[in-house]
Amino acid sequence: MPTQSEPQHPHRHPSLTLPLSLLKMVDENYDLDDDDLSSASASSPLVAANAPPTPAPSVDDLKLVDPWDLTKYTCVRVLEPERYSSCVITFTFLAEGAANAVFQILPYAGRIESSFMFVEDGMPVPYSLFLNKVLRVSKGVPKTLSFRDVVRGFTEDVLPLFAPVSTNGTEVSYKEYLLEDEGVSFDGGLASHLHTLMHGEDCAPQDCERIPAMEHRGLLLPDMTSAFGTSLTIEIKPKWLAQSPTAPSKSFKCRTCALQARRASKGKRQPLSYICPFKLVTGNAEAISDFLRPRILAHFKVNSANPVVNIDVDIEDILARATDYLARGPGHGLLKHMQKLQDESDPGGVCSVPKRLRENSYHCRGVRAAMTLRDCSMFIKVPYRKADGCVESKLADLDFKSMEKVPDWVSKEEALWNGGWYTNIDTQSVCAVSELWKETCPWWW
Ligand SMILES: O=P(O)(O)O[C@@H]1[C@@H](OP(=O)(O)O)[C@H](OP(=O)(O)O)[C@H](O)[C@H](OP(=O)(O)O)[C@H]1OP(=O)(O)O
Ligand SMILES: Nc1ncnc2c1ncn2[C@@H]1O[C@H](COP(=O)(O)OP(=O)(O)OP(=O)(O)O)[C@@H](O)[C@H]1O
Repeated sequence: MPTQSEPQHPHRHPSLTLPLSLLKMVDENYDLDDDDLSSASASSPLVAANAPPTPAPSVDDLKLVDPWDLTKYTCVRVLEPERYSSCVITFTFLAEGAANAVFQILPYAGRIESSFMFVEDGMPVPYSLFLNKVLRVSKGVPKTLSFRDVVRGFTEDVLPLFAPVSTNGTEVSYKEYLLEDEGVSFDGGLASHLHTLMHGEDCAPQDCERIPAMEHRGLLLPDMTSAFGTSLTIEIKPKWLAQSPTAPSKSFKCRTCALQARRASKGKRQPLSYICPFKLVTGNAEAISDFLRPRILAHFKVNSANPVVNIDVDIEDILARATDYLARGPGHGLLKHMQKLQDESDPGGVCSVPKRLRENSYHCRGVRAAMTLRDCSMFIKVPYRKADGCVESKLADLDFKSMEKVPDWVSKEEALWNGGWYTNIDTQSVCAVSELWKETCPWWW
């Protein structure tokens, strides 16, 4: 068990701290290796009944276990799927980001080589518990966070930001907007299976060798994808909800719009539709609706060949409910909270961290927290029909930004300054800051 001074995992099982030396033979139906064994307990039915008694773990044994590497489940290959028919699952590749790959979990589909199951304390777990979840695994790309760093950063640095706060005697909590996660460990067999699902069977060996191996741990997260016929999910990145503290005082653009303008000038791909983050956080319903509309139409594949009249749901009603959620409803409250957190965590801005302190993780914690919140995603789930429930949202990709990113952030800010991206007059700008200037000093434009 973790000692009092060790970090606590509310969702990680204490029995997982048992050292490997306690674990014995396992049922021959499971392809378990040392990694898998790390989450089977001595009382498990996977352990042979006639196994010799094992000594209790010593304090030294327990110290060897890194508590941040512990997982609730192990995922193992199943060689006799029919024997565990209520537990067997299979994976399918869903999406990837720069650092992680995401897989959906489906019931077993009849291919032995892709049949797996989750085991907790040595007991197979029914697949019904996992069908609405995804597995997110680090792709092992250099300079990205490992499983343990993600878990540690989330628990120590991100969770406290969403702890209940008391405002005028009322306690408000934003924890409900976070995705609950559970750790899973697995062996190289599943890691390479996931690799193949992502890159395809035909990945040429020399190319495959260049692609780093997936980590042997991952996080189970609620599946936020659209449920066709019932609800749609819109994924957005709220970005910088307050001005960069080191932006020039006479800026005509917010940080996100300044960076977008710089990117556009280099011919980089522009998003499907764009909203200035300040319009998002101030609840500008017209701008929010314009931003959401193409995303909702894309979900229903509305285009000239498939006009809205052919769709059996009220798209305008969906749009109105999603807009209201973000402009005035609970989504607006969440965005305001994130704006406050960004402001409070990083009052001086990335360039204000003296060079000699940039190596010191303690000094950079606030900036890193703010940068994490400035780059997270928000999943907004909108039921097709109002009667089917309320609009809900969750924040995702709250991986605590690493120290190594500090120099990148400084050089991005310097490039915006030096290139005049904050201060150039841009008559086409849709940034809320530019629009305010146009309104108050029209003669400048
Ligand atoms: O530079 P920004 O503000 O555009 O944010 C980067 C993101 O760009 P985008 O959200 O598309 O505008 C960028 O997203 P994409 O890879 O472009 O989807 C990354 O999230 C990047 O973070 P990291 O370097 O992977 O840790 C993000 O970089 P940092 O948050 O580390 O600065
Ligand atoms: N819980 C989830 N449910 C459904 N889809 C998800 C979930 N988590 C992530 N995804 C999808 O997978 C994509 C990549 O995931 P994620 O953002 O976690 O990867 P990343 O490598 O951390 O991203 P980045 O490039 O920002 O670093 C997301 O953009 C999203 O479309």
